[in-house]
Amino acid sequence: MWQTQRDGVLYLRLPSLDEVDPLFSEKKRLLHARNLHLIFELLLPSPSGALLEMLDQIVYAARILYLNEVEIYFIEDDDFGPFSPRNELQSLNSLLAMLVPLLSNAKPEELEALHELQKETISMINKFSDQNIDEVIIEEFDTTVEELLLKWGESHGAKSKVKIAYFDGVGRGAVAAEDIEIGESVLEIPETIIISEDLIRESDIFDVLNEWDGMTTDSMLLLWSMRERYNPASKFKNYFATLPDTFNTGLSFGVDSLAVLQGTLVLEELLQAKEHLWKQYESLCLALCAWYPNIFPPELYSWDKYLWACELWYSNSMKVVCTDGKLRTCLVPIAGFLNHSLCPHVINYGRVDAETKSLKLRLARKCKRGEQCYLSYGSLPGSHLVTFYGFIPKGDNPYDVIPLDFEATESDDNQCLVIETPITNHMLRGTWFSRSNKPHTFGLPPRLLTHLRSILKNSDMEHPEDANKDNERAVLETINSIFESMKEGIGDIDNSNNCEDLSWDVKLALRYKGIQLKILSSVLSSCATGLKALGSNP
Ligand SMILES: C[S@@+](CC[C@H](N)C(=O)[O-])C[C@H]1O[C@@H](n2cnc3c(N)ncnc32)[C@H](O)[C@@H]1O
Repeated sequence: MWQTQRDGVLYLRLPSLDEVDPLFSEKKRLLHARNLHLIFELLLPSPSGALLEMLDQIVYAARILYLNEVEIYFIEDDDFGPFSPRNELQSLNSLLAMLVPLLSNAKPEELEALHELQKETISMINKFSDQNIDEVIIEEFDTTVEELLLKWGESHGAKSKVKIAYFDGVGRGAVAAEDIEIGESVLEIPETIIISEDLIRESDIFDVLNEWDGMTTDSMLLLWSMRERYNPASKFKNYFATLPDTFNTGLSFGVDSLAVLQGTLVLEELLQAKEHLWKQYESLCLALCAWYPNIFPPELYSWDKYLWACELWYSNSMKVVCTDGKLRTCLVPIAGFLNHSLCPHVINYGRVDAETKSLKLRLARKCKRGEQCYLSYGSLPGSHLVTFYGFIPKGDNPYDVIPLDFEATESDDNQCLVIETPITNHMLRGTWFSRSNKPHTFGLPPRLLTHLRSILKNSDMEHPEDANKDNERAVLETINSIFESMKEGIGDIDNSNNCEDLSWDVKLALRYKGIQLKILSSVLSSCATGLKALGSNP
């Protein structure tokens, strides 16, 4: 909050670090190590240079405040950001959000500085957006059912600034029908047309489901939507009419695509998810159809239809805090047309506005007329997006990490110079993300290096210089050997087939595999550079 405590001085206070945030102590340490504070002062009037210097410090601190688990793991001592599009947009928008109420209560001598800060922050967001304008190809596509849904939404009070179009390789998406500025809502969806567990309570299947041993809300939602999809009298028939017959997520991968994924992380995730769903299908659908065939007609509860419902909820649902304060998994008609991007327009959308009782999707960066408007589905790795959504986003995904779990050792306790909580879950990602100029990191995460240095320590007291070098070499050789065997396990990409002839799932599997190989190769080449600098070959 801004406040003028002394005449002629403007104070800014960023939100305090949240003690319940699991990253609280790491963020506190990072702020301290970078000599960053959450309270800022500016003498009024001040030259523009001083104001911009202060703004830089505020942005550096905000970036730390809004880091997530993956971003914080990869942070390098000499890097002040931006750390990711998500982090940047959230940090800059949080500054804007703080300025808005202060501008309306500002004293005359504060106005100029506040306006300049607002203008500069918007300009930083715009510059950032301009680097992320998506070139799109819109194909000819009949949008009759989508338009019917928009009209139905409007008749229930929904407000929309988008049209639905078809994009090459992405499917349908929402295109801005007018220029939409930062902070404006692109969509406002009334709570009354959001699909959530409340609807099931009103439905005729509720009593049976409620009595069923081990029934969960998620399962109720699946079973309800399988029936509602074919209910001609459904309030949501316009919504169901817009849904595809098949979703094409990783859960529908055939044997050829699974073969392509041999040795990759996603294969395990996919097989586990599929097995879990099959068990659920047996214990839910088959059993309910046998006990209550009139309420759960077997033809509506086949395995294919169950998988369709799972894919619908995995790929289209949103977590929303409703006006009663409860967090629910929901299907949000119309908002379900928004695709995901690593640099989205809408980042925070999870709370129904108490006053208007509608879910407002506000822009964190502007969207020009004719541009596709994107949402963030979350900071998700490619394996999750392939399995549950069936796509890989354009661009380098900073959350595409390869986890490396080490057993905790006693020496982990000695790591508190670097981090306060010992970490045993390490990870690696493409080393091209690194901007560190520090020697001896070679784009590899400092936390992983510190951990390995500590467990591979060799204390040669007579020749400490050699011990350090040996330690460094052992670290790089260890990473190198782990990644060599991962790369061998995945194998090469067979380029003998014409890509155009391949099925959607094989194409997607090949893209995923290509990205994994690129990440593994970047790590191996960092190790090779490091070992060469130490005078040895991998
Ligand atoms: C909530 S829906 C978005 C609308 C969807 N495109 C449609 O036609 O109904 C989520 C699905 O859209 C697709 N999708 C979303 N973002 C995408 C992206 N960046 N690239 C490719 N496909 C994407 C995936 O098929 C995903 O499962």
